[in-house]
Amino acid sequence: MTSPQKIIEIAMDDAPPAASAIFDHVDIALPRLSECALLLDIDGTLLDMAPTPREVWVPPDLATNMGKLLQRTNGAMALVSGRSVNDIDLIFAPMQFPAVGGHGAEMRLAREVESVASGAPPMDKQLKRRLAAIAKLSPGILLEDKGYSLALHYRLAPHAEKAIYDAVSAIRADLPNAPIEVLPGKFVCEIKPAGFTKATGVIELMTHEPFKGRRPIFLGDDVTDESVFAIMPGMNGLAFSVGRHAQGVAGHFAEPRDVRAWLGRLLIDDAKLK
Ligand SMILES: O=P(O)(O)OC[C@H]1O[C@H](O[C@H]2O[C@H](CO)[C@@H](O)[C@H](O)[C@H]2O)[C@H](O)[C@@H](O)[C@@H]1O
Repeated sequence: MTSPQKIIEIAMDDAPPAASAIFDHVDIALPRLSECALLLDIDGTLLDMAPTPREVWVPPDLATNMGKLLQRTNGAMALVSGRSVNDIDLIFAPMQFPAVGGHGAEMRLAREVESVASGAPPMDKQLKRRLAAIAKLSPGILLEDKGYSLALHYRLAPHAEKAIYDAVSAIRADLPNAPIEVLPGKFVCEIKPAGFTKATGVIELMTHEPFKGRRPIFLGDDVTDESVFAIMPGMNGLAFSVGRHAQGVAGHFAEPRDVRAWLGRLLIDDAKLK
């Protein structure tokens, strides 16, 4: 029988170098899938980055494996994303998964059930209009309205980064008491209500069945994932970063395709443990 410890070693040994997951601690014991809660960030972790949010592509193998992982964890696999749950559903359609969406603003415990909001009110409409006007600074700045928050994407207009942040700062200076915060991401500046993060979402998720009592394993890539990296040790969890070695993680993957290969190996290796 393969030991849990072997799971990572096998994933490393068998994968071709270009697709290998790079871990700096190879002796990490992963629990059986039936004992862990798999928590997966989307953009830059499961999926390759795309020029615009709508252009991401879900490889069919990944969708199939995610369906299997959901089964093998008995429902304890969730997407933890800055995207809204509605957006997540559109990307993975026709599949649905449990999810923490909108950086913790929303949560859905199981597929085909309604999502529950964190209690944060939708962003003030007038404020949203002021922020939206920042997109006029340059062609290529894309607005993403998530209801609770507004994201200004500048991947297609990288020269506009400073101007965007300056404009956001000016609006915030005008509204010093507005309970909002600025969340920088990958070529995106997001303005959201304060008071919830991916970490608060994960903490809440882990109090509910089937997640409760399991060992969380979180994979993420971005600044916005650092709040979850930070809480994993206190939850007896493991965190892995993608594309860089983030502080406090147990190991890291080079690219999303390595994460996808690793998830496939997890299924194979866990089946061998039966
Ligand atoms: O928390 P995540 O699931 O990683 O989502 C983070 C943000 O992802 C999306 O934006 C990013 O990905 C786009 C597609 O690759 C890319 O074009 C953009 O530049 C990135 O910032 C999504 O649109 C955001 O809502 C998420 O917060």
